[in-house]
Amino acid sequence: MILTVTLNAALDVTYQVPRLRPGEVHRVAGVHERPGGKGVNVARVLHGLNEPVLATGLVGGGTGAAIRTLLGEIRHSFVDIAGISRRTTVVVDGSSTTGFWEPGPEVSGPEWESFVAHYAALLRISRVVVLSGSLPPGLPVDAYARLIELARSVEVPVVLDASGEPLAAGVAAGPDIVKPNAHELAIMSGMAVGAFEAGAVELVEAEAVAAADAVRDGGRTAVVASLGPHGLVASTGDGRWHARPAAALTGNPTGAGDAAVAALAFGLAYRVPWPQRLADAVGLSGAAVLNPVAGTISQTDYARLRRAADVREV
Ligand SMILES: O=P(O)(O)OC[C@@]1(O)O[C@H](CO)[C@@H](O)[C@@H]1O
Repeated sequence: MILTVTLNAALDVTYQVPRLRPGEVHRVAGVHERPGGKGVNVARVLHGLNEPVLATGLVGGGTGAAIRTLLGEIRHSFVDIAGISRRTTVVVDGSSTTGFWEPGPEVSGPEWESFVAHYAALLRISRVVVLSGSLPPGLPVDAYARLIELARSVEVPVVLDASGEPLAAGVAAGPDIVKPNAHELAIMSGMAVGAFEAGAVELVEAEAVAAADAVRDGGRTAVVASLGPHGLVASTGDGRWHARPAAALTGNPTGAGDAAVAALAFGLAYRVPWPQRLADAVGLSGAAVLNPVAGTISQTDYARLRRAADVREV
């Protein structure tokens, strides 16, 4: 099975309002609650594809209990902490998506050690591990690096999707795939933030591929960067690709990166060739954008967008 790790699990709340106006009172037209945090979203997408998956991480308090309950049929095995799991709130108004991310609960040293022991046991029954999302307060910056080293010591391949210092420390530990977004790719490669977000597609592609190459630096870690409407660029030991959706999509992009990570983890587990793996990622992330609730996809949208994806070796 594929193991997903969410150290800062969240209760994701999506508010739908006709129009978001800062400074005004809003009557909320619709409220959706889902268990979230990036790894949980990855688990939900894989479960929807009938892929055996187990979600683990840290949860606590009433929100932690709600996360467990709302996971429903998705297999999970979280470690309890004394702190209260966070909520993230997304306000969707038809033309924009605005997010409010709580920092998450403080995690103590003994709680972290008990998670590491739990994770080491779960690795024995995992074929791939996905490490995703922010670290809650109290965890060391090298938390992902330690989990990657443990996975590598028992030859379980790793996909890492994080940001900031935990990402940099994690990449140094040599995961099999890292999935930065455009912002993180710019920071890691030393390029200007925003470099891959506007301009002619050829220019975006050339700069993003150069940045992904710089992050890979000839090493073992394949770099697959998500560039929003420009799709994904991949720099791998087997070649480089740019995978794009056939047309720009509008909707809720929250969770689209997680859907792409689900495709990358699946591809790693079954050694799916890169062009097919990237077409899967474009299809799943596009399907996530089209769904108003973060981390949920329609199989019909996925199949259609996957077929239409444009994957080119560069
Ligand atoms: O704070 P993080 O862990 O980086 O991001 C958390 C989060 O906003 O990302 C997901 C969408 O990708 C949401 O389900 C989730 O709550």
